[in-house]
Amino acid sequence: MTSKISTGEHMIAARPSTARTGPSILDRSAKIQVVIGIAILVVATVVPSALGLSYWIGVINLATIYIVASVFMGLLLVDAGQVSFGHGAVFGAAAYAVGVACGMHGFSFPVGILFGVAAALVIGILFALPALRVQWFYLGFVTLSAAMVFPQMLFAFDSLTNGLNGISIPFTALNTPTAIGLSILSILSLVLGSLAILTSAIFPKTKLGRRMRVAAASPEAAQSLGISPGRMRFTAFMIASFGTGLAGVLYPPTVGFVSPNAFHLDISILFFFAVIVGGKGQPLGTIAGITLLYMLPNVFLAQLVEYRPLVYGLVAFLVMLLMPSGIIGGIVRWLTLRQKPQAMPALQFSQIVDATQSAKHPVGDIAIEIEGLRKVFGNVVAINNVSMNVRRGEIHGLVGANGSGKTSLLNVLNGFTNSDAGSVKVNGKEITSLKARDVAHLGVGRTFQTPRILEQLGAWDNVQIGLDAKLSPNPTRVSPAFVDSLRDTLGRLRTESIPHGQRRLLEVIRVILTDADILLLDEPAAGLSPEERVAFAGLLRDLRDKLGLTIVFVEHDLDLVARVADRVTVLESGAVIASGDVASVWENPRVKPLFVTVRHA
Ligand SMILES: Nc1ncnc2c1ncn2[C@@H]1O[C@H](COP(=O)(O)OP(=O)(O)OP(=O)(O)O)[C@@H](O)[C@H]1O
Repeated sequence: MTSKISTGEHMIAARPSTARTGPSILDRSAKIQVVIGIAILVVATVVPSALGLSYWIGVINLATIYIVASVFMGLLLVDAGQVSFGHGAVFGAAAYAVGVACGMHGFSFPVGILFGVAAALVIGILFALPALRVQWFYLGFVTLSAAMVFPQMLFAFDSLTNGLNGISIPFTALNTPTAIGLSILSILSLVLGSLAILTSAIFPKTKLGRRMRVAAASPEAAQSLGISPGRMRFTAFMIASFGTGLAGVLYPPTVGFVSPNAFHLDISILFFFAVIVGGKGQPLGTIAGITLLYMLPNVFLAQLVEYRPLVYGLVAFLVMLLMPSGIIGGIVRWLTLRQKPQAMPALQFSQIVDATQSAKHPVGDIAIEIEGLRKVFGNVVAINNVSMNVRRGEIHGLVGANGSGKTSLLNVLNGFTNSDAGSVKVNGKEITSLKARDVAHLGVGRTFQTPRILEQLGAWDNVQIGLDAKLSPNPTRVSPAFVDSLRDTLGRLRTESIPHGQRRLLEVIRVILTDADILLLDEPAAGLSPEERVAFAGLLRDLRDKLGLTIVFVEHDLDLVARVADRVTVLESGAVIASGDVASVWENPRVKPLFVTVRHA
């Protein structure tokens, strides 16, 4: 059944609304993986306990807590984009804190848990601080050093840690079999493992998870949505350390002993490669990774003790060679590619703006006031003493030949670039010293020359991050029916399959959803067909007339500019050579020759 929506100008057919139910938080693949993953953990825990196989009970408990640590390693690596080779130190710190508290000072296990998690968080903070400054392999090296130093520290502080002798703690009560042979420890490991698998599936679908992925994939896009990438990284380290700490505190009761040798670099490498080999971002990935990298060499091939590192390396090498997206990632990819790809239907521009909305702002105020702005890159003067203003509720075209400074100007307007001189006021507030995310909070939205539709997020998530960044609790200004229809359509699409032109439009829709009053659009119509351009001009007019938005748009298509702009500013070599209503600027003799160049740019 389809419904008719009146947009004022058109009657268009919309898909049936999914507003009441909405799409499920997990996609089908994630749901299946969670069910299989938890079922594997339950069977692997219950069967050895029921049969009284004490060796296997210990092996499974240990593998389960390694899975938990790897899940949180995955959160750090996949959701937050942080390369940490020191995750074993976080795990070890939690384990050792329990060992010292319970084994040397006689505290109860619940108190030991508190010490363990606190120790993990302290190491997490130590990792998070460099992560605020350095990224990727630089951060990898910092955390790698921490992982190498950690066992040395345990030796160095032997009066506190018992040094080489380690700490023996039997934790008999926790290991005593109860119903169907399950010990409290096995139940704790199983519950923690199941929660970790569930977390790995749900976290990317939460608002925090989406914001973390945006910050990791495109710090500029994140800042333009008011997100602080540094804060996201810090939060990721804290969450990962908390989860890993919970896994680490179960290590001493599982093994009955802690010693520095248990927390060498290889445990960090195990957690890292378990994520890569199993499949980044796949809920079942860490189970597959730990099975291949821990269970196979250490348990199934235990007799070939001297060949274990070789098996370890060989498995990792072969999986990476044959399945670059990891075992589970490879299987999911293979199954997805077998399905018929869904094409993205054309977006109906006339549907986007809620027809019931009316302009909120008086036209005529100044929204953006620029005075004597200058920006220099080395020898290049990108912005040369620019003074101009943008009235509230107007569509302002910014044109000029390639390299004339249009994008540089937008970058200063939304806080990406600090100017060298001059002032910019947005709604009367000086913004030249503000960060991009603070400018975003003032209601300035931004799209990019290369649209930031991120493959790290699902197709719908790429739009939803606009709703996440909403500045006010008011209902969205985009037609709810359109949002529902878009969610329905994008929910079934892979992000890679969205065509280039539609990506730009999705980015525009995303920024409208943030409630921004001022939109800075960088070549939003590039790649659109002539018909789409006409419709897009209608959308810009709707945004102005029905929502009262102020729009500054950079555009090479001068026909589009003429069709839609109230006023236009022309830049040449960073300087304003004409500004005013379209007709007068078009007739300006300094501008006319430039337009021939721009038309052919
Ligand atoms: N980060 C940077 N470092 C060095 N030079 C830069 C930087 N950003 C811009 N420039 C230079 O500043 C000048 C203006 O560039 P800008 O991208 O603002 O021009 P534009 O009008 O947006 O061009 P186009 O239409 O091709 O996008 C160019 O000479 C460019 O090379």
